[in-house]
Amino acid sequence: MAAGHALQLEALPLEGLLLFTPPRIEEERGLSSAAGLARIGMASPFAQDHHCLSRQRGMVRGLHAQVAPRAQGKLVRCTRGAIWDVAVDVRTGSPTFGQWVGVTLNAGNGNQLWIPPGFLHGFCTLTDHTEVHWQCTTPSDPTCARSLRWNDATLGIEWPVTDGQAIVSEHDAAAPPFSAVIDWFHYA
Ligand SMILES: Cc1cn([C@H]2C[C@H](O)[C@@H](COP(=O)(O)OP(=O)(O)O[C@H]3O[C@@H](C)C(=O)[C@@H](O)[C@H]3O)O2)c(=O)[nH]c1=O
Repeated sequence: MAAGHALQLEALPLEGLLLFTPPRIEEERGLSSAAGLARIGMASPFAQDHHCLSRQRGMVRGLHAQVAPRAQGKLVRCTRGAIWDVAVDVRTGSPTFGQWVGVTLNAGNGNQLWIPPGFLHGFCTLTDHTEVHWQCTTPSDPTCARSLRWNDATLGIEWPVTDGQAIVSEHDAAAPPFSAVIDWFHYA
C-alpha cells in the first residue's frame, strides 16, 4: 500500500475493543484495500470465517459469545450496506463489566471492529440486503455458545430499532437476561 495510506486504529472506551479503518486506494478499476493485524503487532490467529446476509433492515443478531475452552475473538466488518455493531463487556472483575460500545460499520469505509474474548457481540442491520463478514479465533462450538437477550433493560443498549420493530430469531428472542452471566469470562 502506498506511503501516506496508513491503517487507522482507534481504541474504544472499553479496554480491548479496537476500531480499524484500513486504507483504501481509489483508482479507475475500483478500489484496493489491505489491512493486517501484524501491522500493529497483533498475531492473526483466525480459525474460521463467517459471512451472513440479512435481507431486511432492522434485523438484530445477538448477543452472542463463546466461552472457554473455545473463547472467541472476532474481527467484524460489513461488506454490503451498514450495521450498528455492539460489544458488551462480560468479563467478571472488569471495571467496565456490563458496559457496551456501539459503532456503525459500513461497506463504504470498510471499518472493522476487533472484539476480543470476554465480550458479547450483536448487530442490527441499517439497510436491506446487508452482508457481514467476521473472522473468529476459534471454530464454532455449540457447547461453548452463550447468548443474552439483546434488549435487556439492565444493559440499556441504544438500538436503532424499537423492541416492536426488531426482527430477531426465535433463539435470540428466548435468550436469558443479564443476570444469567455468571463467570463466563475473567478479567485479567
Ligand atoms: C455460527 C454457525 C452457524 N451455523 C448455522 C446454524 C444455523 O443454521 C445458521 C445460523 O446460525 P446462527 O443463528 O447461530 O447465526 P447468527 O445468529 O448470525 O450468529 C452470529 O451472530 C453474531 C452476532 C455473532 O457474533 C456470531 O458469532 C454468530 O453467533 O448457520 C453453522 O452451520 N456453523 C456455524 O459455525
